Amino acid sequence: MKVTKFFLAQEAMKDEKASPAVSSDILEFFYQGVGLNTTGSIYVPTSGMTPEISGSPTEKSLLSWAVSNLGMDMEELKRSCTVLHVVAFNSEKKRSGISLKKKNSNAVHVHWKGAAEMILAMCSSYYGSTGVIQVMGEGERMKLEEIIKNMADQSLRCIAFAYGQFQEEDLEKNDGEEAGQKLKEDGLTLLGLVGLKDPCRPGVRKAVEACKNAGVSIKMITGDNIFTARAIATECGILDPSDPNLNNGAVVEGVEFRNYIVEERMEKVDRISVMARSSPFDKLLMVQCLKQKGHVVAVTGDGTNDAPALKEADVGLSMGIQGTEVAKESSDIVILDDNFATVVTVLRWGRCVYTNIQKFIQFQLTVNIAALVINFIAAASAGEVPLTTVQLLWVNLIMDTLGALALATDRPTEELMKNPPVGRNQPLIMNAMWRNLVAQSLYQIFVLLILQFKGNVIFGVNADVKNTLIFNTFVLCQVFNEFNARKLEKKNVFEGVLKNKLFLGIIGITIVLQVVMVEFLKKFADTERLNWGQWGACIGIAIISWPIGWVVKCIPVPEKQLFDLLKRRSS
Ligand SMILES: Nc1ncnc2c1ncn2[C@@H]1O[C@H](COP(=O)(O)OP(=O)(O)OP(=O)(O)O)[C@@H](O)[C@H]1O
Ligand SMILES: [Ca+2]
Repeated sequence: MKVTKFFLAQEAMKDEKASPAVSSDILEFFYQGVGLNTTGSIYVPTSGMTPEISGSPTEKSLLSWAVSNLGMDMEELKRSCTVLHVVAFNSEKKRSGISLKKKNSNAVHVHWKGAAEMILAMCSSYYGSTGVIQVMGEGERMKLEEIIKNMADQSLRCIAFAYGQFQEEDLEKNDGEEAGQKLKEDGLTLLGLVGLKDPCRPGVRKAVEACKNAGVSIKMITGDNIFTARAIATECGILDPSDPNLNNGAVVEGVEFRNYIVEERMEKVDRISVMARSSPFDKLLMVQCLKQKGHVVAVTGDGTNDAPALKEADVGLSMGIQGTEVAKESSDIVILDDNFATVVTVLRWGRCVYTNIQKFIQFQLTVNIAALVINFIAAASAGEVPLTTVQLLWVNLIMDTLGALALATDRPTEELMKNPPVGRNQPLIMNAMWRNLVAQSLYQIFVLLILQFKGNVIFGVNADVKNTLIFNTFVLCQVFNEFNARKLEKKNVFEGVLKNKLFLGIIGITIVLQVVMVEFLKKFADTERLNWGQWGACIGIAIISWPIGWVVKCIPVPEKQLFDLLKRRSS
């Protein structure tokens, strides 16, 4: 953030410096108003070196402007004044104030600085550059408001300084309170205005667009005034100037939003893209309202005033460098590099993990349904099961451990960022997954039951070899189906498979172990050796799960959830 505009009354100062005509009194008031009414600090390591300035971005930029453009000497200033009372900046009022006394003088100086239109409302006069106080008539006030609006339209944050000088006795008389306990809030004199530029950081525009493409709607909630907010939102792509909705509730002020009746707020909240001049409560209210409507809400923030909203949101993301401790404590994720673009990374990986879990579940259910049905039918009809305990344990081992590893290591794809987000009430197992897994299980059950009952005849082998054929076919079906599980909806299941070395490795290991089980572990696994022809048959049967997977994905599934449809029908 940087000061890029400086106005003394209605007069723009060149290069944000006070012109030589400006009286030294006014300059001194500025020193006090910037240098003492602040939460930032200046540290000069040794005289002559560039000072180190710390504080919030706004404070930092104001202090460095006062030092470099107005020639403020912080040491000197602190020596000459005693601060009596401080009103800290808060997000509700958007201003901070102090009262101070100069050494050897009884006059109490009151300084306010804050959001320009709010400070302007406290003033009834203004300083001309020569140091003469002039009354602020309606005309002057309107001109000043115009200046503020112009700055805001250029996406500048506008801060005003107000000043008042009182005698200690006056203050006591007027307010009945001790001088300095309460700062005068009206009848002040406007010192000047500055405009601070906080340029849209590189990458933000792209990140906003990526979020929008991913079906995430972005809302900007800021303490800035409505014109600044609108200009910044347009700059970073949150508002689209060609959008016909732009003047139809896309931009609101915090007070307006706060004062809607509940139904009105619920109805309008979706259309809002920018909320300006918002208080911490407005931010919270927005999150609550969106959650009530069933949206999943993520909030990013850095300040203490964002903490309630960060806490309330489903996902709170705070900034690691600029963020306050309170914000970080209230959030779920801390973005270490303070970069909004990281939100897109979070989104992409979140979606990747979610789909990987879905893939694994679909794969697991297929294995389990098939094994269960075959063993049950065989046991019920013939009194013995084709898959022995050791074999089932082996299946579990390769399918749970290795299968999970293979499917969970798929990296995020671009596709993920083109789909709409998963809703709060959407079930983990989508209709498409049911379709895939039912088709695959049915196929496996079908061929394995044929092998169970007709295997001896077809292959001309004894019962032991037949059981090994069933076991081998079953495992190979899972191996091939693991490829199918890589994509839930896309037909090309091999896309990017060569890049996922771990997946290929696991498939390789599974196949090697299976060969060992069948060919060499007769005692342990109750298997019989198979000849080339029988291996070919097993592979041939198993590989059919690929075309089946492809064909099944051509069948459209209803958008509505299966269980909703069933419920509706039965009621
Ligand atoms: N240190 C400050 N002193 C005086 N006024 C300030 C200061 N910081 C901000 N303001 C005023 O308050 C407004 C911002 O208020 P607030 O901090 O509640 O909003 P915010 O959205 O959290 O802003 P930020 O962009 O700083 O995070 C600014 O537009 C500015 O006018
Ligand atoms: Ca903030």
